[in-house]
Amino acid sequence: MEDKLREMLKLYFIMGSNNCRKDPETVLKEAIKGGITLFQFREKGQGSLGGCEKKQLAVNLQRICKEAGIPFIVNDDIELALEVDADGVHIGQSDMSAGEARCLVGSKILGVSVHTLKEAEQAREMGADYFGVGPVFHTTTKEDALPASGVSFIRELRKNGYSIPIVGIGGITAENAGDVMSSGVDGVSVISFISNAESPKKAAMGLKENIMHKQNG
Ligand SMILES: Cc1ncsc1CCOP(=O)(O)O
Ligand SMILES: C=C1C=NC(C(F)(F)F)=NC1=N
Ligand SMILES: [Mg+2]
Repeated sequence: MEDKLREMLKLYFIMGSNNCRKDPETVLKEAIKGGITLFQFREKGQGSLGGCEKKQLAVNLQRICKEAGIPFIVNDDIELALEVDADGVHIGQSDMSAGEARCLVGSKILGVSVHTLKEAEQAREMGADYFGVGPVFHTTTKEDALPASGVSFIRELRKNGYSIPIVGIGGITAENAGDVMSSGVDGVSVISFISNAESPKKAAMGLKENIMHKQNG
């Protein structure tokens, strides 16, 4: 399972309706053609959908992923994830504890955002399947993002013996993705470089090229 997950995390596209120029379905289809390996539905922040509209969009995007054999992850909203039988959830520190999440999602994929060794230890003890670490570079996509820390915390986690799958996130583009991969992550996670692109397909292809021959180890 773990190696399968490492492969999945290579090019991890995250998107919500408010990250897109075109309609989300089209953006996702193009990103899939461009070679993304995992998708996270993150409907959050200014202008994002709620309630029934959010659920309908989740179902639509999940169907597109299913048809392409791409696993579908839901951010924050565990209830929605269970309702649509998603492949997994991603939670941050301000959401519920990883222990509580693991109890609710059972054997589904559980991703946790971690920013300190303490958070990493807690998340690992409670059964996280992968860590999201960032922001690596400056980002304006997440309104309450912490300051960018480069790849230092990624290296620190590996130095402290964390071999768990890790994905870097925050301000990642085709031009800097290779450097992130060399830092010891298993993959990169991207929102705006793909979701805002003129051609999400080309953006994903550009990222894919740079991460495939730059992975560490
Ligand atoms: C969700 C999230 N978590 C840390 S940075 C970030 C936003 C990443 O968006 P982008 O790839 O557009 O910088
Ligand atoms: C805040 C987040 C941090 N990391 C990730 C992921 F890339 F999936 F690990 N997703 C998020 N929503
Ligand atoms: Mg969250």
